[in-house]
Amino acid sequence: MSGGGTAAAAPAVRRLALIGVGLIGSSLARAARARGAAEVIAGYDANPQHLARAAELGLLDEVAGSAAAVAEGADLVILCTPLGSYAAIGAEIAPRLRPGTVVSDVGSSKACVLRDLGAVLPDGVALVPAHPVAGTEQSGPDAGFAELFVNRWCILTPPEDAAPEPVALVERFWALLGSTVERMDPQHHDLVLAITSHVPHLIAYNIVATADDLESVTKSEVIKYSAGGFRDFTRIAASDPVMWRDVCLNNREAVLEMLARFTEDLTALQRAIRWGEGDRLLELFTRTRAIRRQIIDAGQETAAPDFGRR
Ligand SMILES: NC(=O)c1ccc[n+]([C@@H]2O[C@H](COP(=O)([O-])OP(=O)(O)OC[C@H]3O[C@@H](n4cnc5c(N)ncnc54)[C@H](O)[C@@H]3O)[C@@H](O)[C@H]2O)c1
Ligand SMILES: O=C(O)C(=O)C[C@]1(C(=O)O)C=C[C@@H](O)C=C1
Repeated sequence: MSGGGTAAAAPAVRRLALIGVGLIGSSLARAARARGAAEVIAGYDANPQHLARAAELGLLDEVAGSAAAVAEGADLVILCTPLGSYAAIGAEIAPRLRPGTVVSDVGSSKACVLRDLGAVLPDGVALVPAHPVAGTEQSGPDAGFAELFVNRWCILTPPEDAAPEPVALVERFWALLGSTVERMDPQHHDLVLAITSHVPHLIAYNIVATADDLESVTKSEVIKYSAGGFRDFTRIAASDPVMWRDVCLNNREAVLEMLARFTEDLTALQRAIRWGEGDRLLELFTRTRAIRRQIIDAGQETAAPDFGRR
């Protein structure tokens, strides 16, 4: 494990290519510049307005006209786009990558990255997938900020046979941005993140939609009188629709497994309420309150579930 919050002494990479300059891509550009983690930052985005805005904000040294063009000559290429775009981007950039290039990403699900990119990258190009466990419900280049990754986990899921040098380069890059870097098996990553991030988002999307349905059915004032708890859910439920569609479809098995567990536990909770089992309710609510306290005591940013290190 490595980590820290100090500025870089020497750049981790000479030429950094960012494909996608939305929330995460623009935060990477800002952080890499602020901490001197790359000598040259080049960017491309399929949305011309996002690309123009990133340039206007001064986040990029070079603006490219395609994913293939930005990847050409780069030392480190990072995909910062929704997971559903990876296969097409991989196929487009593969012929233009020179040997020695390291390809990485920031996607929220990891087994699919080896599936979609691993198959198309040429010999001599290393794939080191990464997931910064840091974000917000906002999207686009204006939403990014340089400190997003400081004291947050960044999980690397390199293939078992990955050479040490490219993995060390990506590890050093994220450490320079202030992240605490862990390595993990991709399947294990997807299972852990399904319960800590993906299912919580689905719960938020669902509760907000249910309340909205009730509003139209009963003409009640669900939204008007929404209390703090519901409002917290609406923040998460405002997260990017394309990103979350792709997370669900690309971590299907783990999400369905965790949703099934969640549904079972919810049914048990329903029974306890129906049968007036106050002791069960007290026991559950006391246990979960203690978990929240543990997370706060550990410092929210660095508290994490027991990630099985390999
Ligand atoms: N938002 C978060 O909290 C968060 C946190 C960690 C990781 N991630 C991951 O980061 C990635 C990007 O998410 P984001 O929050 O930055 O989303 P975003 O919508 O803010 O940015 C994505 C950008 O990619 C561009 N794009 C889409 N398809 C493209 C393509 N084919 N070629 C080039 N550009 C394309 C979009 O125009 C947009 O500017 C996702 O894979 C997501 O899973 C997100
Ligand atoms: O804080 C938020 O708004 C987030 O949703 C960030 C969050 C998360 O679930 O923790 C969302 C998806 C990412 O892959 C990583 C981080």
